Amino acid sequence: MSPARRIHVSPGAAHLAPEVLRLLDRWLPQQRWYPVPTDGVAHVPWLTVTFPGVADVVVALLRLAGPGLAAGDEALVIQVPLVLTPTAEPTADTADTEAAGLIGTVATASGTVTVYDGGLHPAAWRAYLVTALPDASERESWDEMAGARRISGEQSNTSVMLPWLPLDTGRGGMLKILRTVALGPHPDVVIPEALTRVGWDGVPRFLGAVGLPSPDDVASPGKSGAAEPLAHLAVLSELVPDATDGFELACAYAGRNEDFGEQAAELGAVVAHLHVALRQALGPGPGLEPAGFMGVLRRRAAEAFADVPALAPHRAGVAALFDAVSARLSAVAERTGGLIPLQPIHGDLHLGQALYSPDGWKVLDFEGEPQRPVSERVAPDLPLRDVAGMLRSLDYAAAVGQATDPHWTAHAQVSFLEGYRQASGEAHGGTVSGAAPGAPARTRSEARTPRGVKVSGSELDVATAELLLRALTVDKALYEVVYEFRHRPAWMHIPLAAVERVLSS
Ligand SMILES: Nc1ncnc2c1ncn2[C@@H]1O[C@H](COP(=O)(O)OP(=O)(O)O)[C@@H](O)[C@H]1O
Ligand SMILES: O=P(O)(O)O[C@H]1O[C@H](CO)[C@@H](O[C@H]2O[C@H](CO)[C@@H](O)[C@H](O)[C@H]2O)[C@H](O)[C@H]1O
Repeated sequence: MSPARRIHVSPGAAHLAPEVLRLLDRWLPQQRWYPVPTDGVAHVPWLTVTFPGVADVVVALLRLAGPGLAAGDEALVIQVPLVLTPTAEPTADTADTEAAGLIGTVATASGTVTVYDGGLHPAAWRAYLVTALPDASERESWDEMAGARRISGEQSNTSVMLPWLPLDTGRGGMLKILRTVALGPHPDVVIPEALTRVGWDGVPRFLGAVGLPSPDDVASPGKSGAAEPLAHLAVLSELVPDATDGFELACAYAGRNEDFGEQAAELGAVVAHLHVALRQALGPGPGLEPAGFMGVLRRRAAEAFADVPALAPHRAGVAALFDAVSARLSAVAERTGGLIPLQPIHGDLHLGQALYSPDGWKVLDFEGEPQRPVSERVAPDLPLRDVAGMLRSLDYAAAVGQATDPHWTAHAQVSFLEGYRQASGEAHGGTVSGAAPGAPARTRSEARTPRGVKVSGSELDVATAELLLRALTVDKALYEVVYEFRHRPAWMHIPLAAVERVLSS
């Protein structure tokens, strides 16, 4: 594969007039992907990116500064691609100015500038594309973006569907512009690239990425490129044709009280294969160290309790559950003398990260839980965390889809677990069995099997695996309560009820 094309990086606000920055100060906090509450946040220009031969596209990388936000290298950085034109006259690309993301028109020292959101603008999409695709030079003549459109909805990033992209498979592409830029290689690039390399087809095929050159390259532009980028800005993958969003599909089934068991079992099998492929592609992780593992669980719970007052009644229940897990992990370590192996996992797995297609389920979006620090998101972990994420998501689908059959969720969850268990068994001889935490007793005993349990290669007894799954389900539900509290308060009752259910089961 030939190297991706170079981009130009300048420090600060090069190419951006102060008036443009002031326009952004007003516009940015209104964007869905803006990552922090808005009060008192300043946007400090860090770097500016331009593309060779492309005059009108400028990418501003802005550090967020303000009360409660980290500073310096730790600061949150957002990516704001802009298309700057000297006139408000629509061009062929921008005839529909709303769809093309018009931000505003400002008078600057060098004349009037019309500013568009590059996340919605074909000129910016083209610039990212020719940078990401290794053989882009032959393709520079692409001067139209027929059928290209941004995916709308509750997205943390900006994804653009490119059905016309001329790939060997004839399938088109999906460009994802990462809105929060993290230092270091980005998991949403590294993981799909590694999975594609080992030939796992449960992920949309990785096609290329746009990386920010390393600090050396920034200091001396023109030097040959470093192996690892300072950060990633965008990723290009193959489009999954005729796909349905997994959450929408499950909600529709739930709304009709229709059996989702078959799809859930298939998804369970895909998640088991994902875990095998991740170990193969990226290698196994270290052993679980009980004190460190429990420390992280307890810290996350403490943060959730501090953020959301409605969680207060569950403080003692969560502490008791975590004490039980801690004691069990120490006993397991003592008994077996071995550590439970960790490995790379998805980290934020839910139905909205899975596409149901004629080729089966495809797993997306490997950037981890966006509310967590990157170091935490990329750390090897228990695959059971992904299992817990999907079980929670099936519960969400029942609530949002308004299933009235009281067994809909438990049946889907048990089918998912059974699919996961069977496929893991095929791959490495047995994995988690048992029931979804919080499921009604009848379903729990039906679902439980007497087999030993394997979590990524190490034999665990059923009781330990069930306890870990309960703890990880509570950990996820606490994260969700905070997420809903911040973004969708009307849905906060869904994870809150789950915390209560799992603690009392
Ligand atoms: N390769 C793809 N093929 C088809 N649709 C995709 C593809 N990648 C993403 N999508 C669609 O775009 C949506 C957003 O993608 P995702 O990676 O989850 O972004 P975000 O991090 O912003 O949530 C997905 O829910 C899915 O509907
Ligand atoms: O998809 P993202 O990476 O942006 O993930 C965040 O947003 C998700 C919602 O869009 C959120 O997921 C929660 O709601 C889903 C239903 O909308 C549900 O299926 C998930 O189980 C639930 O966790 C996710 O937690 C958050 O990180």
